[in-house]
Amino acid sequence: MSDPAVRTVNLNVYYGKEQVLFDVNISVPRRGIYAVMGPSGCGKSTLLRTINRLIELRPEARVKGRVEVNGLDVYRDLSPEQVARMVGMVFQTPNPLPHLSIYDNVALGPRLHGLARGRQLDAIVREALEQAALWDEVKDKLRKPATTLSGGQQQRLCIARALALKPSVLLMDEPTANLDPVNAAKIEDLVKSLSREITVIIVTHDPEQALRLASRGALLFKGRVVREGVLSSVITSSREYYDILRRLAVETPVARA
Ligand SMILES: Nc1ncnc2c1ncn2[C@@H]1O[C@H](COP(=O)(O)OP(=O)(O)OP(=O)(O)O)[C@@H](O)[C@H]1O
Repeated sequence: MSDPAVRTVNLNVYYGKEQVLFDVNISVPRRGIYAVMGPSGCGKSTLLRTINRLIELRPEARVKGRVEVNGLDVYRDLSPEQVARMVGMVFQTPNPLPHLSIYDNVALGPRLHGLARGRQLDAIVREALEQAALWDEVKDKLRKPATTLSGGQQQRLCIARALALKPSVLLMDEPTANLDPVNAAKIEDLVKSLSREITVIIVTHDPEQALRLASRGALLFKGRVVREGVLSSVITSSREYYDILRRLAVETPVARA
């Protein structure tokens, strides 16, 4: 693939002596939604955290191989701050900073990076909340604590917080796992509309969600990519997904470093 948004080359990740990713090679095109699938513990979150260097917060973690974002090696060509600006992240559990207001949660990134103040910052906050489909619900209570929002609204606030830095890539680690179906559907619609402008990599346990959203993806099993590429070459139905996992569970011995 020419000019991917994200590419990993022979990526190996270890926690202490335990290897959890083995020669992972994925290519994620610009814009669109890329699904990272696989059973619990196969390394999906580790892969996301390796892309944005969050893995470095774990002193026992070691990364070998290459991760590129927009053609730049994130470990050699970029500082952690530059990576944080280019690659946003949203987690499974909505995690707004509870002591900060709705406004201050979204303004946090631009302030930390010294990007804007005053009216300029107001405009960035508004745009991010609009992009996250939350502006109309919060415009009259921007100074209220983020914790006054519902779970679904808090997750959209976290998306707005990530968008405020205008990332070109958004990593989403099971962003709907803790939401009811109505709020989950809102997040899915939002992800679809965001993916017209930015690249979204979404980790999901749910093959139906991958089939609804993604055009490409990877299936991981015990730290290895077993299928990768256009979604129809990875899975075509949830039944096929579970069949593949069942077969792999029988065939694959426990991977050892
Ligand atoms: N800090 C750590 N130290 C040692 N092992 C770890 C650490 N964090 C994760 N692991 C192990 O690494 C493997 C991959 O974990 P990871 O969280 O990336 O998987 P996952 O596919 O995202 O799982 P889930 O779907 O349950 O969130 C698992 O075996 C996990 O137990």
